[in-house]
Amino acid sequence: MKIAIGSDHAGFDMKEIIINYLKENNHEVVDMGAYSTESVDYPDFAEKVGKAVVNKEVDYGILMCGTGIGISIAANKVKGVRAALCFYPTMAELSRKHNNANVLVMAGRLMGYDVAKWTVDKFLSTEFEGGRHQRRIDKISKIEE
Ligand SMILES: O=C[C@H](O)[C@H](O)[C@H](O)COP(=O)(O)O
Repeated sequence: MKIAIGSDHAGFDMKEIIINYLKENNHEVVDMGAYSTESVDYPDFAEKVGKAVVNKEVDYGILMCGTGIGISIAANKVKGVRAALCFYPTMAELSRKHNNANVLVMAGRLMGYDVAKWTVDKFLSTEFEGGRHQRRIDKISKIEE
C-alpha cells in the first residue's frame, strides 16, 4: 500500500519508527514531515496528509502528535477525512470495520512503539464492513456539506 505519514515534533520519534516498520513490510511511504524534533505546529501536517488521502494520492494516512488529539481534530477538518485516534489494535480494527477510517492517528508521547506497530497492522489489514455503518458514514458526509 501507499501510505502518507506525518507528525509534529512530539510524534517525530514514533513516525521514524513506523516509517521503517512500514518499509520493512513492503509499503510505499510518503513522509510529509516534520523532519526533526524542532517545535512545529501539528495542523500543518494534518492538512498535508489529509489532503493526500482525499485526493487519492495514497491509500491511507498515518499521523502522530503528542497525544494524537490535536492532529486528529485538525485532520478531521479536511473534507472527506475520517481520522481515528487509536491507542490499541482493537480500536484500529473497529475504526476500519465500523467507521471506514482513512487516517490512523496515534499518540507519540503516550504509546509504546510495539503497540503502535500492532495498531498499524490492524488498521492496514482490516476492511470496512459496510451495511448499517455505511448509512452512518453517509450522515457524516452530509454534515460536511
Ligand atoms: O494535541 C496536541 C499535541 O499533543 C501536540 O503534540 C502538543 O500539544 C505539543 O506540545 P508542545 O508544544 O508543548 O511540545
